[in-house]
Amino acid sequence: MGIQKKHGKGRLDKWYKLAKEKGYRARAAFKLIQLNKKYGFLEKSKVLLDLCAAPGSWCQVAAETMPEGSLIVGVDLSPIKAIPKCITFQSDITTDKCRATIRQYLKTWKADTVLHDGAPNVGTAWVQDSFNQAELALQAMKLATEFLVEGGTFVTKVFRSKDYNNLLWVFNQLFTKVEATKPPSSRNVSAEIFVVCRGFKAPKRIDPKFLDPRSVFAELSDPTPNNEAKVFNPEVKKRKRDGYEEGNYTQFKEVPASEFIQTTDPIAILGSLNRLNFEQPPNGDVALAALDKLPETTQEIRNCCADLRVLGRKEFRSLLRWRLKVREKFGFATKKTANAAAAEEEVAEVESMDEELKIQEELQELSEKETSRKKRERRRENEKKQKEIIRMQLHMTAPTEIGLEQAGPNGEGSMFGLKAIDKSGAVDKIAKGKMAILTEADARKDQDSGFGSGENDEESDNEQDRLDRELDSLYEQYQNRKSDADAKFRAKKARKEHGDNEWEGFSAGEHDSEDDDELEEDSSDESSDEEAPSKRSLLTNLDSNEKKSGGLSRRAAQFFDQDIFKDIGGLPEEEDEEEVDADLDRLNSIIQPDDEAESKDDLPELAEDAESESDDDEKGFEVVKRTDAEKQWEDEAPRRDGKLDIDIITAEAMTLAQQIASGEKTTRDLIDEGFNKYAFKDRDGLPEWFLDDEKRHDKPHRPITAAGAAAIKEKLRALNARPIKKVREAKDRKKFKAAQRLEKLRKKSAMLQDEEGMTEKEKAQSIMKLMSKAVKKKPQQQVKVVVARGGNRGIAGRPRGVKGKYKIVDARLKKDTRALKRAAKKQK
Ligand SMILES: C[S@@+](CC[C@H](N)C(=O)[O-])C[C@H]1O[C@@H](n2cnc3c(N)ncnc32)[C@H](O)[C@@H]1O
Repeated sequence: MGIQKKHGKGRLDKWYKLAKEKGYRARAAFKLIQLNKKYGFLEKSKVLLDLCAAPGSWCQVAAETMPEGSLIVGVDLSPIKAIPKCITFQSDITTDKCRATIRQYLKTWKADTVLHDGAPNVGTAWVQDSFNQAELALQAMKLATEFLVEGGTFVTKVFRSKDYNNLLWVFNQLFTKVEATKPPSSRNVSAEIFVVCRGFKAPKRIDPKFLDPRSVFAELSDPTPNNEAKVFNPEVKKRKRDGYEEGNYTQFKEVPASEFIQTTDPIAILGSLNRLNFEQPPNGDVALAALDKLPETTQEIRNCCADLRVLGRKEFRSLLRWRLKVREKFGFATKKTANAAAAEEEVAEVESMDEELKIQEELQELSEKETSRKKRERRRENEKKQKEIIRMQLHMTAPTEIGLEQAGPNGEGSMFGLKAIDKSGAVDKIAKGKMAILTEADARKDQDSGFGSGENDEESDNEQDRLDRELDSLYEQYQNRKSDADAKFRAKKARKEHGDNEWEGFSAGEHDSEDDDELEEDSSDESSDEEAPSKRSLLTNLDSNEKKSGGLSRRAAQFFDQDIFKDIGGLPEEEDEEEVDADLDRLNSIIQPDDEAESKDDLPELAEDAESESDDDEKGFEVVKRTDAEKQWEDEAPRRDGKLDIDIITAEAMTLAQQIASGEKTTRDLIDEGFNKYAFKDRDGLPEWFLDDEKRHDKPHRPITAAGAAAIKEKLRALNARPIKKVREAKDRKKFKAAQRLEKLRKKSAMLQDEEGMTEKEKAQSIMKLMSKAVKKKPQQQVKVVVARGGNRGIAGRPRGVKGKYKIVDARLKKDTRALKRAAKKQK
């Protein structure tokens, strides 16, 4: 890659190259070409005036585009090399001489188009330096008004400065259409813009103010600069979007420090100047000399005065204080006698400024602190939410966290805050979260008994309840989301629901009735249940469907709720119960075939559904709840065909089976083991999410033996050895092909049978032939091994002289394999 030359502003761009190629004197030619393409004024013009035309590329374009025999006059401060079909001369467009020369060339004609692409030659020795671009454009327009025909076009370049709008305003007074545009060839970095003014109104008399730069730009120019802003808030740097300050060519401004002391507008000095100096003028300045010697004029003050542009609020304040002190010393205050009112006013004003400065500062500090605090909080919250989302996506979020983090202690601003919904439709959710009900009931009891009736307690209880309810409903949402996404989970949930219904047979009733009582109490106190659904307009209660479904998933239940299934009766519930009982009996007999003496009550896990609690009490046994593994085991066993399909697939189960089979463990041992911490877990009042979480992690660990593990391993190996789907498919394909061949054979032999010219023997022989041909297996082609050496080394295709299947082998590999074999033999 060649090294690129650096050029100022990257001038040598594609327009530059194009201009060179086409023979234009400047890349600016393309600006006119593009402007003309858009507005098409050149083709319509017969007389054109090009102001500031050097080096002449616009004249070149005009000469090319305008009709034959057109008059093109170009003028510039710089000399312009002669251009065919163009008259050019050197002059300053702001002078009368220039106007006279133009008149000379145009004679009585009027220009159809006046172009102006002038830019002041800043930095040269020309007097025109003082004219800024806007003024130059105004001068150009002045000439245009003199020479343009009615309806003519004036195209001018302007820079986006504060005078830009003033200029546009003037253009709009004199032309019917004024449009500002930036042709593509104009560099983006350049502030230049082209204004195309069409339809010159050619008024008989133009107000001279329109064409006087002083009135045009002074009238609408910016009022006094905002020095207060610079001094009070110097840290906030205002970007200059309106170009450079016009007429402000002196960048560095300084005044004697004494002037700052004497002035009535110290802010203006601090805001607009660069330095306060202590240098004595040639004739000497007593005030300045005194100021220089004052002890108040510390080194720090001097440093501050040395560069006002770098000062902050603090430094400005110290300068203002210093000024006040010096003024007092200088006796400006005693001037009151001579100029009392004015001095007082002035001093007062300055003092108030100082005070104001302080107050403003404090206010600003406070507001800054407040905004930064808010920002911090917002950022923290966003980060938290972001983390939560990521964790949820990674399935890392425990339901506890969802609730706590999302709702937070206040829960108001939380993304999934259910406060609003909760207010209206939380009845069902409360029913699910038993803890909430209990807490409410407890709270009521406490209130009645006079305990905890303080407002704070009540509030915190309510808050607690609300949090619990929100947690419950969030957990439910989480489960729904999971079940929507995960079919396995759906199936498991459906199974669980089915199981729960069975288990809750008698206890569920109790709960229900309890809950009902609770709700009845509620209804008498607060609102009736009937009102709840209307309030719950936002929530569709899908749970009721689940209850109806009898173990089906919600979707399945909704599907079977359709009218067409109405008349189809399912299995009557009683039948189900009977069947369950029968299954239980069978199970009992299988598990304890020779120990019939032991009653059903001896197996608490099996008896719990059949017997009521009171019965158990009578017989002196306590009912032990089934563990989840046992429940699952029961659920998975298909019972309808009367056979129990017990498949031992875990090492734990295999160990247990082996122990039972070898007599290592008896039924009594199993029963004894059943009385463990898992059997007597108090689950009442615990929220569902907690129970689910416990279920997942707090499981009994059953011991496994090496023999049990080995047996399971063996079983799995056998399972894996069974033909997999693809093998089965291949076999089926083979069978299908054989059947096809057979069919073909059958058809052929049928045809032979019908053949009239053949004897029966011949027919039989031909059929036998066909059959033996069909049965005959094609001899397997031998694979020829070709060693990649000599001519065969590194060849890509088939080796020469080899037919049929072949395999190219590496000589080295062959040798290595042989060597390995030899070594293995030796070791033996
Ligand atoms: C960008 S150049 C014009 C390029 C020209 N349009 C072309 O196509 O070649 C700007 C010109 O404005 C001229 N100019 C600036 N002030 C002027 C003035 N007061 N009178 C005449 N020409 C002026 C400069 O001499 C300079 O040549």
